[in-house]
Amino acid sequence: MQAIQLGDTTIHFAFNKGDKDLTLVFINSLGTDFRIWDAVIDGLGTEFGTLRFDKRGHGLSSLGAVEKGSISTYATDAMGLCEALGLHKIVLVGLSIGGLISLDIYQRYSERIAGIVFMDTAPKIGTAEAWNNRIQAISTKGMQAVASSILTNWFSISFQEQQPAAFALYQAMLERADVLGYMIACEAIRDADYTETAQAITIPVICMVGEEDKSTPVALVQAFAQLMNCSLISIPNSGHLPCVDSPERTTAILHDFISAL
Ligand SMILES: O=C(O)CC1=CCC(=O)O1
Repeated sequence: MQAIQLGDTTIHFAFNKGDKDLTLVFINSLGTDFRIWDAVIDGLGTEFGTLRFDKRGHGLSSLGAVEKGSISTYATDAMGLCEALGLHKIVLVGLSIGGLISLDIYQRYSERIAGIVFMDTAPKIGTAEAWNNRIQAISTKGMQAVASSILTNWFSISFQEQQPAAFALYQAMLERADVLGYMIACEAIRDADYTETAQAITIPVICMVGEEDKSTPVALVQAFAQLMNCSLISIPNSGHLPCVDSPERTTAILHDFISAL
């Protein structure tokens, strides 16, 4: 188990050094820990380095002293971790809130980033009203009050029908999420709008989205891709987490992208 103290937080991570001097840095979605990338990591092999981590207040990482959610705090943590590991050629893979964090990293550390894979994300996700409603529901009733409806957005119909045991484990992951850590992340998403940053991107990027994603639907991600003038890769039989629903396809897309850099 790998961990590091970064200021006020202890971050749980998994780093595999690659044969080549380029590292994929995976940045998770809301309410998940870095196990969501397991199958993709297995598929990628050892050619490139990989870094996964639990953002603060998620998985085994502590929340630290934050009182208000901010995407920049997560971005600073991610780059602090990269710095501590001596990673200087980085490709970000940002899933959902991970895409917002990637945009914040690009805004402040563009010289360190060789490319970004935006996965089921957008520069602005959801409305303030929806996030406030979710925060309110969780603060009064806990994670179980929201888990079922969120989970059906995370996974394709076929995953839900054909992999009930795996689905149950992801339900446990979400229901056991730290309430405060989760609410702080909801606040951070609510208050984020990186549209201007996205418009100004000049490094290689791709967008991908699960065709059955109901959290950041195809039309939203399509508009994001158009903003950046990049192509959108849509993945059949996949919801909000293509790395879980369709790991082989996700691995192939990542491999093609980084091989061409
Ligand atoms: O869990 C969800 O509702 C989907 C989601 C939105 C932002 C994020 O990171 O996940």
